[in-house]
Amino acid sequence: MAFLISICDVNKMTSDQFEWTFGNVIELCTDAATKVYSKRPFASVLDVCSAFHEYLDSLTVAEKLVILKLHPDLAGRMAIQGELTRESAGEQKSAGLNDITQDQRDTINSYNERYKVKFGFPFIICARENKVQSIIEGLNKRYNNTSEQEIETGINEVKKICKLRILDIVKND
Ligand SMILES: NC(=O)N[C@H]1NC(=O)NC1=O
Repeated sequence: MAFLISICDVNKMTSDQFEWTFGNVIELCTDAATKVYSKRPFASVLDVCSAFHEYLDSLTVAEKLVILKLHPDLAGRMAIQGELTRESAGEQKSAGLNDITQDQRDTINSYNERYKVKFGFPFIICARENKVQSIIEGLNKRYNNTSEQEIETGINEVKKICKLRILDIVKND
């Protein structure tokens, strides 16, 4: 995003403006923005990030599973059909997932399926902090974890994605 807003502007927003602006910093989870709005005023952009992270930490395991399931697969059907959110599309592109070989796509898709069969939610990784190879390695390695470990790791990745999305909206000064 070219134009970043100031923390003062954030603190002056109505709840509708806040939900519209921050409604997808956690993928498809406007409830987060609704809850975080009540934490105003924020001292800085990092304070906004902390409020969203605290929202995630406050959730029950069942609620965390709902959040994880709202995420699209990396390099999956939705990506091919152009059905991703603007944010997710940009992140997948930045990891190089728009420019993979058919072999790489087949590998990612089969690892994604295997992961979903084991855990019941999609494999989540902060695409902007990774490239195709590290995503494939992560898919392979994290498959061996327990469900508890993967719920925690998945939510930690959602926190990284969330922070980068907020930094695309609010000036860091
Ligand atoms: N599955 C998955 O990790 N999806 C997410 N990762 C990311 O950086 N953006 C997403 O939508």
